[in-house]
Formats: sequence, structure tokens, C-alpha cells
Amino acid sequence: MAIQDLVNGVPTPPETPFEGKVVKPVHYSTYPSPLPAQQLARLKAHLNSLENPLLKHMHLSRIRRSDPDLFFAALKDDLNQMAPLVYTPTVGEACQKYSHIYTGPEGLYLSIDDKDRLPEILQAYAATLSRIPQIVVVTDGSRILGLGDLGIGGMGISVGKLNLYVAGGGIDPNGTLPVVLDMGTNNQTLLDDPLYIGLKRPRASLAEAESFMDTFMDTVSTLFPTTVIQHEDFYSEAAFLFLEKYQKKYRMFNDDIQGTGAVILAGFLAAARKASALSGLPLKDHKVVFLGGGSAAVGVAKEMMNFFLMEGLSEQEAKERFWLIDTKGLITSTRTDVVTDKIAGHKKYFIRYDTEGKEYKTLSDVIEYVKPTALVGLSTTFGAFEQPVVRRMAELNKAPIIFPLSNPTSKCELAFSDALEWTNGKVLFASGSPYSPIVYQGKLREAAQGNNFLVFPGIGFGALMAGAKHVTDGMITASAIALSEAMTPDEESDELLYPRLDRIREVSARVAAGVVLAAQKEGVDTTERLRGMSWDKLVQEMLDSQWHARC
Ligand SMILES: O=C([O-])CC(=O)C(=O)O
Ligand SMILES: [Mg+2]
Repeated sequence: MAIQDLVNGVPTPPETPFEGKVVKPVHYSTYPSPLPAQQLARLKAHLNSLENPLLKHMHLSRIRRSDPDLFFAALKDDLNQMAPLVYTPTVGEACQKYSHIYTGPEGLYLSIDDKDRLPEILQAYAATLSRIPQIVVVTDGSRILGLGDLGIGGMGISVGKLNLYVAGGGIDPNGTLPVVLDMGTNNQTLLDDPLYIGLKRPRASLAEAESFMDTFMDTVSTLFPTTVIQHEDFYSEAAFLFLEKYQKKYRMFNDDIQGTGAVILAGFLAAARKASALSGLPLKDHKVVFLGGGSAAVGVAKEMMNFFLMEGLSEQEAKERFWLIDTKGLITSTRTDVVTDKIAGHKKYFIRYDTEGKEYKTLSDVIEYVKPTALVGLSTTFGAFEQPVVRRMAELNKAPIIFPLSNPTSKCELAFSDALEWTNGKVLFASGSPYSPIVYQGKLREAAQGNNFLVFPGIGFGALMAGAKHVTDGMITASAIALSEAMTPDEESDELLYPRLDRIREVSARVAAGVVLAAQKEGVDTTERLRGMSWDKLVQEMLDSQWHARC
């Protein structure tokens, strides 16, 4: 089949849906709904009749494609109930089973076999559009949430992120473009699966992936010069390489390294202040142990360093407030892989030089050695924060800060109920995936969800509104500060670490305004109209520019 047919034609039936080529995504149509209230009620009734979250996810996916106004109205109506279905955690299972639940194309599927023709394919695709995309979310499926290499199934996460861009950030759905770069997979289950719709070949080497990525970034940025490109769920080495290479060249950011970093910085600002108010410990004296040494862990630790810099520490002093543990134990200068320089480059920044030749292999060993005030999990190991460790954190601290952040729930290091139980309710808790509120010792306790969806819609929207040439580190940190300042007195008195989800549109507008201001300060903005505006006016401007479903 000719590329032109694929691009212009009606999506091909499932037999060989992509042939490793590009398929035109079904675009969001908008048409008046005769009975919106009844439609919404019908959709809810249908969802209620389904027990299984994956079936609910599949039904919602079909509605998104056939009636986006209804879909996004449903998300707006009850984001607390809907987000776990269209996003983390259910989206993880949808990515794992992508080829089995596939009913039609949802975005751009670009195959590495077409590398040489990528500009031609993307040009043909662009020619079919009535407007250029505002936000592109792109993954290669190599590290989906904490679930590993899911190949072409990664499309599910690009779609899931863009659902939140629309519902939470107010981006027009017609301005969103989900992309998966199919570079093969090293997941043997997928390679053996007759229903797998991606390329059946081992995953491309990093050098091959880099060259494909260079072409992709260059072509997309040339064809769509105002588009923001969000990198999602690339495996650590690729994630860092691409961020370093493209950050100052294109309008892009990495959601796992930078988005998660910003959200956790904001949550830590709130938690550390609460903990220090109880214990009297100076803020600069907090100590943070990380379980995990991947891109998210290193990205989060680096972003959290801003907390200590704001408290007046030097970069070196701030860095020394962090201890990172990977699969081999605490990352120390005397570890064999460090001595022989076999350690992954991105981990080097946090090597500890002060352990006097001693090695600390387990989490318990490190907790005993460091006596931390905060414990962060980005290890993708379910239940890794075991009872003795959590109890010890509660012995060491009046209000232990414990953030088990691995996604989805099946990879989370600590369940909310156990965290409350094992710390006698003292814990300051945030997880990456949602947990329902719990009545503990007669009091309603809400689990904070430290998920990057609290900032990425605002980062993308702000960069877009500012016409920013690049997404700078300063803009990322500004998103964290704006998020932490978006709390209402009511949320503060309920001891929350983040604003409530039902205010997400307002929160995203504030995050976007913070990002615009930072872009202006750093001289990377191009939207003159927004310069010199007061904070309130800028926030209002962001709110007024948000898209709303017609239902
Ligand atoms: O998608 C999410 O829920 C958060 C995230 O970026 C990840 O876990 O990779
Ligand atoms: Mg991610």
C-alpha cells in the first residue's frame, strides 16, 4: 500500500493495521449532541454496568473517538473517578494488552523501517491537517510507567497523557497528537504474540534510535514550528540523551525527568514544611533517601535539590542531602561498577564519596546509616517499602515523609493503608497512582497523588502561550513553585500536599502562568502581548484560553 493511501485513506481494518507504516489518526469531530445531559447519564450508567476497569477504559476510548465532547464532558464531570480509567493506573494495563484490545488507530504510528522516508510521511500527514498540532506526546514504548518495554502498546500512554492535557490543561483536543515510534521491542511475550501489531524485531540500538529521533524531532519542529513536544516513557539512557541533546534546540521537555521532578519538588516543599513545623528541624537539614536509580529518580532528585538551594545551600551541599539506591545498593564511590566506570552516566552525579569504603546493600542498611527524614520510591518494585523500614521511619521522625511513586499501583512501593497503619497515622504520604481516602482513627485521610499530571498540562500550555523557543530548567522549576502556591487555605487546613483534582483547570492555569513568567524572565518567550501583565491577569488569560467541551 502506498504511503499516500495510508495517510489519506480510511483507517485500514485490523488484520495488518499499520504494516509498520503511518496511519492517519481519526480526528476529533465536534457535533451538537441533542440530549447532552441524558447522554452523559447514559455513559455513566454504561460504565457502572461494567465491573472491570479495562472494559470501562475500552468503552471510554471508543467514546473519545466517536464523540469527544461527550468524553471530555464526562472527564470534567468527575475527574476523580475518570482519571484512573483513562490514565494511570488502568492505562498501564491497556498498554500491556494494546494489541488485544485494539479497535482502530488513535494517533501516529511511525516505524523505524520508514526512517529514510519519515520527512515524506510526516509532510503527507501534515498536508491532511486543517490546523497544526499544539502538543505532541511521543514515546518509543521502551519503559511504559514501571511496566517495562511494551513496544507499540506505548501509544496508550501518549493518548492517556493527551486526555489529561485536554481535561486538566484545557488544550483543544484537535490540537493534540499522540505518537508512538515503533523501534521494535525486547519484550519476548510481545514478539511471540500473533496479535502483536508492532514490528517483530529486537529493539533498535541507542545509536539507531538516536538517528531516528533526530529525524523525527527535526521534521516535526520544521513542519510544526510552534508545537510543544513532550517526551514520555523512554528508557533512562535514551531519555537523558534526548533531553540533553534537544532541550536547547527544540521546544520540548521530558515528562518523567522534569514533570515528575517538578511535582515532587512541590509536594516535598509542602511536606518538609509540615514535618519541620512539628519537629523543629531546620528545612535545610532534611535528608532524602531514594529507592531507584532510573531517569525519574535522578530527575526528581535533581529537581528536589532546588528546595535546598532555596534554603541557601550550595549545589554541593544540596546534592549531599540525597542518597540513591539502585539494584546494587547505595551508589558509592567504592562500588565495583563505579570504580570500573561501568555505572550508567546519569547516576554519576549522585555518587556518595563519604562512605569510607563501606557498602550499604539493602534499604534497611541505608535507613540505619542515613537516618533520613524522607523516603522516595521510584524503583518499580511492588511493596519494596516493607513494614520494618516504614516503622523505622516513624521511629526516626515525628512526621516521616514517604513518597512511593512507582506506577501503576501494581508497582507501587507502599499502599496508603499500610503507610497509615505502620506509622500510626504520622506519615506524610504521596503516591504516583491514586488511592481512595481512608478513615483512620476516626479521621478522613486523603492520599496525595504526586503524579506529573499536576504540571505537564501547565508546562505544555505555558510554553505554547509564551511562544517559548525552548523549555528551560527555570520554566520547569517555576511550574513546581506555582503548583505549591496554588493550594487554598481549605486544602492547607485539610493537611493536603497538593491541590484537589477538581480544581485542576485553575491549578493548570496557575502553573502555565508561572511557566510564562519564567520564559519571559529568561528571554525565551516570543508572545509580546503577555509581557508585563500582572500575575492575576496572566492567570485569567490562561483560564480564558482554555478549551471547553460543548456538552
Ligand atoms: O504516567 C504516569 O502516571 C506518570 C508517569 O509519567 C510514569 O509513571 O511514567
Ligand atoms: Mg511517564
